[in-house]
Amino acid sequence: MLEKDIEKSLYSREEIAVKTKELGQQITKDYAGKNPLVIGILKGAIPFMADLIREMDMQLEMDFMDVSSYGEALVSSGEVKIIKDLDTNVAGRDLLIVEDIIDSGQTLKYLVELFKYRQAKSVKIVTLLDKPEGRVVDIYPDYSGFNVPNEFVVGFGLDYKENYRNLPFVGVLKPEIYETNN
Ligand SMILES: O=P(O)(O)OC[C@H]1O[C@H](OP(=O)(O)OP(=O)(O)O)[C@H](O)[C@@H]1O
Ligand SMILES: Nc1nc2[nH]cnc2c(=O)[nH]1
Repeated sequence: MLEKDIEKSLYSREEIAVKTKELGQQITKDYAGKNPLVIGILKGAIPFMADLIREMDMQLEMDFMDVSSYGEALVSSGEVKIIKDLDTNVAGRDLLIVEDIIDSGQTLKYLVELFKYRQAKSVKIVTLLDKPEGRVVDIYPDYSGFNVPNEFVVGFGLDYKENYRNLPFVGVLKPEIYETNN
């Protein structure tokens, strides 16, 4: 039903699962002996984070933050707003921020600076997707699944007007979906 709106699939459910396992294994090695606070950035990170933490064989804690700079738009407003803050004090903690996508980089730049200001011991980023051509600020993920082309993608957590987050793969919508919605 959702698939009929998709022009092309970029990364299949199977490819995402293989990549997530690899990322989890690497993170498990890198965080040996640590007890990281894994921070999911709502809402897009949820499907990826749910899979990733089950590939991380270690003690860890989870928390969530909701920030927004897109609203219903296809491009970032550049202004990052905190909708829901963390419940956890990050001072002295090793943080691993989980994202579905880094595009302009403004969301993560803001969060990394905020967590450093709050005296986190270390701050690393894992993202399912990286869109390097979208970047307007200097920020790089420590762990990344796939480099996406400079197109608006949906699925596996990523939405268009809050829909398509539950699509089990990442793809590009048919142009008429935007045309009929704008
Ligand atoms: O690198 P940037 O240009 O800042 O874009 C990346 C951010 O945009 C999306 O979130 P959005 O604000 O759309 O919220 P959502 O996760 O609830 O969809 C995505 O989940 C990232 O958090
Ligand atoms: N759904 C979606 N959200 C984004 N936020 C930043 N880039 C994107 C994108 O390509 N798709």
